[in-house]
Amino acid sequence: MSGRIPTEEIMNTSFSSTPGTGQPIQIIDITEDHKFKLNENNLQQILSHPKARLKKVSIISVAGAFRKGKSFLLDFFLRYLNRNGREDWLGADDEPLTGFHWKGGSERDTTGILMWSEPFILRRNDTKEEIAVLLMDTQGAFDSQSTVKDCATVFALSLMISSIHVYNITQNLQEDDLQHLHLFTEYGKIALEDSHETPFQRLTFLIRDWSFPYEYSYGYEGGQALLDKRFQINSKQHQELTELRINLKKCFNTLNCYLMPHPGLRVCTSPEFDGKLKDIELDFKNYVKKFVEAQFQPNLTVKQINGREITTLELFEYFRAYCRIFEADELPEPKSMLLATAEANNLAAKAIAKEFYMNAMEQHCGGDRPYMHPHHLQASNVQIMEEAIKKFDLVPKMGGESLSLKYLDELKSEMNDLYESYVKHNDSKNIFAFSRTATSLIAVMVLTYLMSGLLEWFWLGSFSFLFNFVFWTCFFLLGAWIYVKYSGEYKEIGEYIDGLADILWRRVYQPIYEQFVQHAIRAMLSYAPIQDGPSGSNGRGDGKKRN
Ligand SMILES: Nc1nc2c(ncn2[C@@H]2O[C@H](COP(=O)(O)OP(=O)(O)OP(=O)(O)O)[C@@H](O)[C@H]2O)c(=O)[nH]1
Ligand SMILES: [Mg+2]
Repeated sequence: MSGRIPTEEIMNTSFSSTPGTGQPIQIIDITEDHKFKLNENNLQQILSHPKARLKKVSIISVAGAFRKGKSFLLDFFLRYLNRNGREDWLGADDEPLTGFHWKGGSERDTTGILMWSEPFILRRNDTKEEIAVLLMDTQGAFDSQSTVKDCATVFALSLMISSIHVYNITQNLQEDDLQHLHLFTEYGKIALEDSHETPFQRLTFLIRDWSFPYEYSYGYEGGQALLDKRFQINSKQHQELTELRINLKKCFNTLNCYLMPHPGLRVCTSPEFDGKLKDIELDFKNYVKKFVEAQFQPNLTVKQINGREITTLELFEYFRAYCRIFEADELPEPKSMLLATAEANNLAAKAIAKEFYMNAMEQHCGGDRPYMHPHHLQASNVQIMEEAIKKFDLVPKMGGESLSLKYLDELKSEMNDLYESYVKHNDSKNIFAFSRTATSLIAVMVLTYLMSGLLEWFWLGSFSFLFNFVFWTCFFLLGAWIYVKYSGEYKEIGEYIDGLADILWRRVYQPIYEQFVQHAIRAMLSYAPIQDGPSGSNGRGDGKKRN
């Protein structure tokens, strides 16, 4: 079921992050031979950031043709997030715009896909839940060095991964802009059949340098009117175009359009322009402010897959799965995109269950926990494993039961492997238990030896036979135990002797020891001398003898 939050319940988004210093980090490289390489370490570093670990995510990406101000726009998002969305977040007039690298000129700048190193933590007002917001910059399409497949892949990856996809376009919304979305509508169609959940969240056509405000006004209102016009269906239209429009609407929770004014000539023609607000037209500043704010108000758009809001942990699996299928020489078929999503869906469920298992086991028998009796450890393992499997089952999964069974088996076998290492770790903590067998047996030997000597002394030698028998039994048991530990053979005999010593320890020595210590403490408390400190206190509060 969808964990979507009803919009009417959501008030304003509130911030809990402190402005920090991040940097753009390359997460996908495109090699010279046009291969896509996911930089897992960099991605992991961002997603496992202590602030964002296991939090749900909202990912904003900007994609479109090259040299159209995508990185420039993302730097306004950064300003907003770094300044906690306060009223004057746009900044001073003479402040250069920094963050994701942007530049003027005609040659492409951004390559591959980059993400801001620091996730921003924003809080939803209704549930008070903290959400990790991530910003993603992409390589521009249609530059002279990229193949058609490179461009389509960058666009596809950013759309599949993000919860808010800003499709950066200049001047007008044309038919070819819609055609680029054909692959996703095809994917969306089969994903919808499989899961009945809307596959994508928000797609915003951002039209830069809009020059016809007298026809359609700037901002969302004019944008919506333009979008309605472009999405009109009529009988003369080719069926393909009609289907594209119908399917596009079905595939996104929100499909909207924003018309942005021109930023002024200094912005696009001056080589000295460094992003200072004073060089930007007032209209652009006002509308960029409204646009950025609108992405976080009135609610955050959390990334959903298969109707479920996903966490940073799950996002990693989706990233990996999508990169794997887009690595091939051809663009993947919508069907294999769905299979990749279903596999990542199962992998994410497995990751959630495994994370739960490891956390729970750490709490029971982790590094800072004392030694646990093997029976107790096994019982805890069975219970925690059952709960982990329930967690796996609870995640709605695509791809049917047979696919999910495969991942469930993998989960079980990985948990079993982990359990073995927990057992070993637990055993290694048991130095005391290791020496306990020897201590217990030697103590019995000393005791029986003394007793038999004492009986001889009192002319009761015939009874000393009994103690001699126990003495020699313990002697042989100790010998056998040392042999087993030294040689590693006959482990069962060793375990049997350990078990006997354990019973002896718990039933005889431990109670005696505890009694003795308790008596000793009580005796010390009763007879401790009263100290006359400066305040007359003996450190026990009343300075009197305790009963
Ligand atoms: N005309 C126009 N230019 C803009 C706008 N926003 C930014 N620019 C300018 O566009 C140029 C390119 O900006 P970038 O942000 O580097 O563009 P990009 O789309 O990231 O370019 P690539 O990384 O090469 O794909 C800069 O000189 C900006 O000043 C806009 O809305 N309209
Ligand atoms: Mg760029």
